[in-house]
Amino acid sequence: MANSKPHVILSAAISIDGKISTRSGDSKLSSSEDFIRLHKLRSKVDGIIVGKNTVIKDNPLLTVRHTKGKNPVRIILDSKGNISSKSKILQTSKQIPTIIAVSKTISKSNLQKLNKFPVEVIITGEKSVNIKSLLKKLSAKDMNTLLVEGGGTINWEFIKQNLFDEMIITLSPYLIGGNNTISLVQGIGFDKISKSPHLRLKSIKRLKNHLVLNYLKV
Ligand SMILES: NC(=O)C1=CN([C@@H]2O[C@H](COP(=O)(O)OP(=O)(O)OC[C@H]3O[C@@H](n4cnc5c(N)ncnc54)[C@H](O)[C@@H]3O)[C@@H](O)[C@H]2O)C=CC1
Ligand SMILES: Nc1nc(O)c(N)c(N[C@@H]2O[C@H](COP(=O)(O)O)[C@@H](O)[C@H]2O)n1
Repeated sequence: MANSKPHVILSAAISIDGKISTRSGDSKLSSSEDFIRLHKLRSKVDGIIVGKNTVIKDNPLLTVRHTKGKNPVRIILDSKGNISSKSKILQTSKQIPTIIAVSKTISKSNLQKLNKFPVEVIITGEKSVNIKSLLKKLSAKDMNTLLVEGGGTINWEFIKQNLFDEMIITLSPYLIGGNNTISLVQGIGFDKISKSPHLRLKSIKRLKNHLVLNYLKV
């Protein structure tokens, strides 16, 4: 029988000051060795989740390319179904299984746009995608391990709702700065440290000047 909630790993590369992108949208913080590590991890999970802004800013493929292995299912959280028909995600949906999770706020025209592609559209949630219910639906499809690859707003939602189990963060040797640049965790944030999830450091791996930190939620 499928678990009611998949094992959820939050994954990102951050600068020393905790940013995941520069003000112009440059987010390539990992080294070539770290991208190989990331792609090995991708090949072992059932699905990769990202938020709409990450698709708009990065135009990612979310595939396994730097190692051999199977592509996980790509799951995009896009409440209003706004991602572009020209995005690599939709353009490659014939070859790579793709789920677009939307909420009831999606317009007819955006639903029609998505339905022109061979993607599965999951409608859940009133305003935003209901992540908890989505995870249950993914679990029912036998998707037991999910990698959340950002961005900061989606990371906050998983943390706030206590829906993650593990974090794998690459600390990259850069300083980005900026009052308005995107951090690993966006949203309103916790008002007290006591409200933060408690994490146990499971391992540290050094890849030259990059450190890969693996935390488990206590
Ligand atoms: N360095 C790294 O490892 C990574 C960097 N990034 C960077 O992060 C940036 C994007 O991050 P953000 O702007 O924070 O956006 P995001 O990628 O977290 O997407 C947020 C959007 O998701 C949609 N959404 C759907 N359901 C939602 C829900 N239940 N709750 C909240 N939002 C929901 C909303 O439209 C919301 O605006 C990009 O610049 C990207 O390059 C993203 C991933 C990894
Ligand atoms: N772990 C990690 N390190 C970085 O340096 C990154 N920029 C990201 N970004 C995530 O990977 C997506 C890009 O994937 P593709 O190379 O297009 O397959 C990007 O959209 C982020 O989710 N992650």
